[in-house]
Amino acid sequence: MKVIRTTNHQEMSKIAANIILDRIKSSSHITLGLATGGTPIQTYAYLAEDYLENQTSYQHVVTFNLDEYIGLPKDDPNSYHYYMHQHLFSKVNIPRDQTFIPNGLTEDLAAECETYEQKIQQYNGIDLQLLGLGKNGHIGFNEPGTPFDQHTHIVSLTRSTIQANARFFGTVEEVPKQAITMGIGSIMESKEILLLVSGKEKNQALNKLLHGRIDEQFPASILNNHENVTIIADEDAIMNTDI
Ligand SMILES: O=P(O)(O)OC[C@H]1O[C@](O)(CO)[C@@H](O)[C@@H]1O
Repeated sequence: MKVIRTTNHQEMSKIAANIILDRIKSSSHITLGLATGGTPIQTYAYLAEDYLENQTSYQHVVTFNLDEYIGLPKDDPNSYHYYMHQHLFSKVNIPRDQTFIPNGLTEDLAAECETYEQKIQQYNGIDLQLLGLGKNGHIGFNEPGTPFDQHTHIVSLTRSTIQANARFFGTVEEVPKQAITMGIGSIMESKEILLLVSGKEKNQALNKLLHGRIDEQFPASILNNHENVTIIADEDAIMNTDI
């Protein structure tokens, strides 16, 4: 894995945005895998800024989001549908029918998982997958213990993830307990992966990713087996790691 060390969150986000823009501009058709959470917000802001300044076109871009909570309506401010609209889709010229996010409100969740995975295949897989890193090593919503070969599936969120994400909700009780997520198998099939890691609270997780063993109890560890991963990490996240 290649590691790009940055001085702060802004620089990490700028470099990530520039890599995404480079891939968008250098292809006639591209499928992006997108992440949510706090980490990529500034990256999306830079993409929006670039669109205002340079009108980089997203007409040829297709996106698949990693995950969505089960039970939140699309217009709930904490849903990832809302998040993506707010931070990116409403800011660039991407055709809305080229943006895919799991539907966490459907009655047949198992069918939704299967269809989502098939749709990714129809677009020949993900060209560039953006990822954040959970404190417990989760990627997407793949919690510790998730089999490495699993594709899109339903997960029960761990206490640690619910607590970490409670900052976006009013109370811990309001955080949904389940989600649909692309699996680690789906993520590993991406042609290129960009992992963003920012802040002191990710320090231990980054250390474990870089120096620990590959273990289903630490989902991100599998990225060591992917041949095209770039980690962009800021100083706080890198502190005390042996890079
Ligand atoms: O960027 P954050 O908010 O620290 O979250 C890290 C990861 O956790 C998730 O928010 C899921 O809990 C992912 O979407 C994200 O990549």
